[in-house]
Order: sequence, then C-alpha cells, then structure tokens
Amino acid sequence: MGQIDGPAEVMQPVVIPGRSLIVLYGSETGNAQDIAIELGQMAQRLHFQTTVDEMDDFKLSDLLRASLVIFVTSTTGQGDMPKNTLKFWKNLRREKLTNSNCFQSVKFTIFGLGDSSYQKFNWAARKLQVRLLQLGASEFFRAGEGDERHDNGIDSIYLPWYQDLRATLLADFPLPDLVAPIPDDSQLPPKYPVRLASTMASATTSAHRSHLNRAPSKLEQQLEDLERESGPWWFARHDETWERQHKRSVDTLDKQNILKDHPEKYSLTKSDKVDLVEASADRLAIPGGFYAYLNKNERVTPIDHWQDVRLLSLEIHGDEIPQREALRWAGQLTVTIFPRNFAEDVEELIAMMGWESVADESLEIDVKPKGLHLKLGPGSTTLRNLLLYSLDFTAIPKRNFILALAQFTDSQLEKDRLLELTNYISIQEYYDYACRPRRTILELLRDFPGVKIPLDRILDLFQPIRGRDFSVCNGGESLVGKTKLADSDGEFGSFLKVEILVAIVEYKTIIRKPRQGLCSRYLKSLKPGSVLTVKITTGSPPRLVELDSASRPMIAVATGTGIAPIRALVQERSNWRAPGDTLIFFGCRNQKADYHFESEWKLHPNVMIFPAFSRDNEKHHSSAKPAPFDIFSNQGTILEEPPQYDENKNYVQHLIRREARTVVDFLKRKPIVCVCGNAGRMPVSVRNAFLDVLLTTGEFSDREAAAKWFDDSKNLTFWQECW
Ligand SMILES: Cc1cc2nc3c(=O)[nH]c(=O)nc-3n(C[C@H](O)[C@H](O)[C@H](O)COP(=O)(O)O)c2cc1C
Repeated sequence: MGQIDGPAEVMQPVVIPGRSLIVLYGSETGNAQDIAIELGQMAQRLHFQTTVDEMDDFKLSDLLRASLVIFVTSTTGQGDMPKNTLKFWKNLRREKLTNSNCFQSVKFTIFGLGDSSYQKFNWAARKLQVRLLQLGASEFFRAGEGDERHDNGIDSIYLPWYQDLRATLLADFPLPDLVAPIPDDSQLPPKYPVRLASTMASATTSAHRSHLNRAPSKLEQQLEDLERESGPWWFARHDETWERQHKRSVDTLDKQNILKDHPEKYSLTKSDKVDLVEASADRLAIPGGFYAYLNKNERVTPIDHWQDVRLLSLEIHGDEIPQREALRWAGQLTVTIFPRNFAEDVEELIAMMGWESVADESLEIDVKPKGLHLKLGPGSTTLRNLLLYSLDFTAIPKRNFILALAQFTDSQLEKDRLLELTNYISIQEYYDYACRPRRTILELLRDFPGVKIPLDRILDLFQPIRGRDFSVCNGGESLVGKTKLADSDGEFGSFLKVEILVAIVEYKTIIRKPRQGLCSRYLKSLKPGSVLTVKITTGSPPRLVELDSASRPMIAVATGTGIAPIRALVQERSNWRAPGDTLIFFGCRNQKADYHFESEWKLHPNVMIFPAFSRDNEKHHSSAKPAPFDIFSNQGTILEEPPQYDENKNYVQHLIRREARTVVDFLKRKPIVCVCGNAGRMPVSVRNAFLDVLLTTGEFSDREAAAKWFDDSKNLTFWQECW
C-alpha cells in the first residue's frame, strides 16, 4: 500500500531509494506535454520519484541521475524538433559527445507524436532515438509512434503503448512487498497548490482587499521583477506611442497598471475617442510577448457564406528587435494570440463549484505550471482572473481530468460514471462522450453537479490557456507603419503592422450542438481598439526570402486560409529588385465567397494564379489572365485525371496536373515549392500531382526516381505549413 499522508484521500508516493523516473517532453501545441504529464502521474502511482519537464529546461548531465527516462516529443515544421527542445537537442548533438558512450547508464524509451500526411513522419522522435543510442543509452521499452491520421488520433497507438509500458515498469522494476501501486481513483498530492492569500496572513486580511496598500504577494513580486527586466515585452509595455498617436488614453483599458506606472493618466475624461466599453485590454505576463493594438477586425467572406473568415490588423509598437527580425523572416512569421474565457462562463463555473465567496480574493501560488500566463497588475491574481485569462475550461476534458473528478463528488452514481468514462480498456466510452461531440469541460461539469473541485487543485486540474498561432499574411513595406505624431525629439517612430487571416471555427457536432473554438469566439468578439498580448515567432527554416531566394521561381499551393503566408511571401518578394516568377494554385470554394485577396493578385505582374473553385461547378476553370511571360505560352495540356476525384470538383491537384508544362518548367529552375493549408489528404494529393507532372511530361519514366528527385533539396526548396 502507498502511505496515506495529509488529507485522508491524498496518497503520497513512497520514497524508494534508486527508483526515479524523468519524463522529458518537446511540444509545440501541448499534445506531447499532456502525454508527458499523464506518464508522469502513472510513474508516481508506481512510486517512482518523478520529474516531468520540457527538454530545454533540463540539464543534459542530469539524465545520468535517473534510473529511467521517458522522452515524449512531437514533430513540427518539416520533420523538425519542437522549439522547446532546440537547446537540449543542440547539446545532445555536440561533436565531442560522439563516440563517448557517455550515456551508457541511461535507460530510456520514447513516444513520438506525428502525422503521417507529412513526409518526415515522426522524425523528431526518430532522430532523438538514434542519437541517444549512438551515445550509448539503451531502450528499456520499445518506442511508440502516434499518428494524428488514425481513427482515434494519437490515442490509437498511445493507449496500448501506455498499458504495455505500465506493465513493463511493474514487471521489470517490481515494488517492494508491502508497497502497492497507488490506485487510479486515489489522489496524488497537488503539484501546484493554490491558497488564499488571506489564509496565509490573517492579520492583514483587510489589506488584501485593496491592491493599493498591501504588500505584493510572492508571485506578484516575481511578476514585477519580470516587468523590470528589459525583456522585449517591457519595451512594448512602456511604449506610449499608440496612446499619443491615437489620442487615446489607456486608462480604462488597464487601470491597475496605470495606478502603479502612470498615476497621472488615471483619468477617464481623456478617453473620448474610442468605444472603451467594448474594447478590451488583455495584458498578460508573457515572457517575450508584446502588446498589440487591434486596428481592424473585418469579415471578408459574404454574410451568407458558410464560413466567417476575418482579416485582423494589429499594430505592435515600441521595440526595434521584432521589426528587424520580422522583416528578415517576412512570409514565414507567426502571431500567437492568447484567447481568454468569457465572463458569463466564468460566472457559471464559479457558481457551480461554490467559489463565490473567494472568487475575488488574492491567491498565493508557489509554483506556477509551465505556460500559465497571469493577468498583469497588482491584485490581479484572483480566482476570477485565473479563470478569465489563464485556465482553459472549454477544452475537451482529458481522461486524467475526468478521473480526478471522481474524487470530488459525494455521489456514488457520478463517481461510477466518471470512472467508467476513463476506463483505459473501453476507450470508446470516453470517445463517444467527450471527443466525438467535442464536449467541453464546462459541459461535463454541468452533467455532474455533485462535483466540487477544491480550490487548491485548480492549477493541477485545468490546463493553461494556450496561445494559438496564425500565419502573418502581409510582407514587404506593409509590415512597417509610421507614427503620425513625432516624439519629444521630433522623430517619427515606426511600428510593426501585421495582418492575419482567420477562419472562425464554428461547427455542429454529432450531438448537433453548435461549437465555437475558444480562440475563434474571442477573436470574433474583439473590437478594434482592443489591446492584446501576442507573441511573434519566425517560421521554420529554410528562409524563403533573402537575396538569392527572392529571385528564384516559386510554386505555391494553398487551400483556404493557407493563402495567408503565400500573400506575405508575394508581397515580400515584390519588394526585392528582381523577384522570381510565381505560380499559385489556390483552392477555395466559390469565386464570390472565399477567393481571398482576389483583387491584389493582378497587381503583381510576375504572379500567375490558378484558382480552383471546388463548389462553383466549373470544371478546370481559371479566371486569372495569364501573365505575359514566355513560359506560359505552352499551357493548356489537360492530363487525364485519376478516377478517385469527383468529376464536378476542382481541386488544386487537378490544376497542377492540367498545367503540367508550366509546372515542369518551374520545377526545372530550382524553385521554392510551398504547400500551405489543411493537413490531411491535401499535401499527399499535391505531392502525387507533382510526381505525375514529372512523369507525364517525360522528365522521368519511373515514379520512384521522380520522387527521389522531388525530395532532393538540390533540385528545389520545399516548405510546408499545414495544420
Ligand atoms: C505546422 C506543423 C508541422 C508539422 N510537421 C510534422 C512533420 O514534419 N512530421 C510529423 O510526423 N508530424 C508533423 N506535424 C504533426 C504534429 O507532430 C502532431 O500534430 C502532434 O500531435 C503535435 O503535438 P504537439 O502539440 O505536442 O506539438 C506537424 C504539425 C504542425 C501543426
């Protein structure tokens, strides 16, 4: 039996000397991180002293200290390692480690997350595995490779792998006689306990209610230190250009910060220019983040079109660095937007859990989970703000979450149902209840009214709200804005102007409930004038716009909002002295509805676009006038279509085959080839179409040779951005 410690239902793992396990993860959007957390909890239940960390936060030498290591990593970009592994990966690849056998004491296993529609399926996990073996480490359990394309996604492979791994751990690393695994229906101690600040120092209770005269909490102190650091977001924070420029005070947008930083501006009378009631200010403590001012939020598809696609324009003032970096990577920039929850949902959750009396009290948080971004400002670390800005309770509940809830209800009926849902053997129950209808955590809690989550567990149970990445869709000169008013030295400043094209995610599930993604709902509600905290990231290599590459020909294949980075590349390339010819295959539904940026394409004389309107019922229709360069004179060879496509439909792959002569002409000139848009079948179909082109034009007589040529970076630069 595991020892019982503290509150009756919490079971502490027993400390067994020499029994330790490290779970290290690399994750872009959190899937691998979720799995790492789940594996960590499983190891804790088997009484391993467990550490779960992202690879970049872990010292290579500490690998030698653990009995066992589990790596979990997704693959990103074109077979690349996730960003939060790059430091670790670089250290691991150091030349001087090769042949050193330095990791011969390390016993590891690895689980990779990938998508088989990408050419380099699960390459990050495979590269890591090969390197570890090279350095002398040995595998204590077989590696697993999850595939998003499977019926039940990553879980199809992961769940059986998890079960086998657990069985292996128990068999090969047996527990001492008197110690049993901690059962799944018992609680582990909280990792990130939360307490009311008032319970910490009751003598100062009254002061806690006013953030003006109380001492800052430990966490607030840390945040303030962070603010004081000259990190990039500090510049944005203190830059007042936009307020001056737009003659707009930030007072009602961010009272709490102004009270501390600019008391003289605490005046509501200045804010007469914008509808401040509607504009919001979401200033979060995000290292490396910037404050962005929302200039425009326009629907670009007709109101009767099934999809609401929006063009948002953001101004990022203040710092020089992102501008320079942004310009170097134009066409491959990403903006990360951090959505927040809606006040009415927060209110409902607070009422359901019975948290009303503590919702606005200051909280003490000793250890902050990775990726948790708190609202800035003294006194802002309250339960209400955590629920509004930091914790995701509209996500699909993970199995672990549901399992934990079974501890927090007095109803045996609810307990049994919750345990039934999380049974690893019959995963269909969980899929049918949670995944297929895309039920949210909030909805689940409505179904189980007896569940009352203790306050101290919230950071363990709810995942932080994750930022969502959007490709920047402008480039060239349009990235730089100039301030209208000069500063005190008479200088006109510049700022970064980015645009994003966002398809609002709204759909009905099998239970016919309308759904809206958290970020979609947030973006849709954002009024111009709002202030957001965003991050700007440069894309994955290779860099597509620099001296020699701007003049190379480019073939771009995009579907839907995948046209965003292509527009940015076209704008950026047109800025260069001799931009290369560009051929675009753009898959949309209807010319009148979602032929994004239609009027702009003809402004670029060396760009030729072939729109594929899949729902306009015009077979092989191209409305664009051919650009006047020679290579296009021999277009028009219509190749036989493979039978699997609907006769009446018109997809990008059809047009690539139809324009085979033009395409092959580009392919022979060492082009850049970009594929952007939906993951799934599209990238594979497009690749097949390129191979068909190479065959039908007589460049190759055998498919394998054509594929080898196509995949060789000496012949073309391939860049894929699919999601
Ligand atoms: C932009 C992007 C690029 C990707 N590139 C690859 C790839 O090259 N190979 C692969 O197997 N999977 C690729 N994937 C699939 C991810 O590895 C998969 O979705 C995984 O579940 C993401 O896990 P994470 O949230 O931990 O990053 C890519 C996904 C995205 C969004």
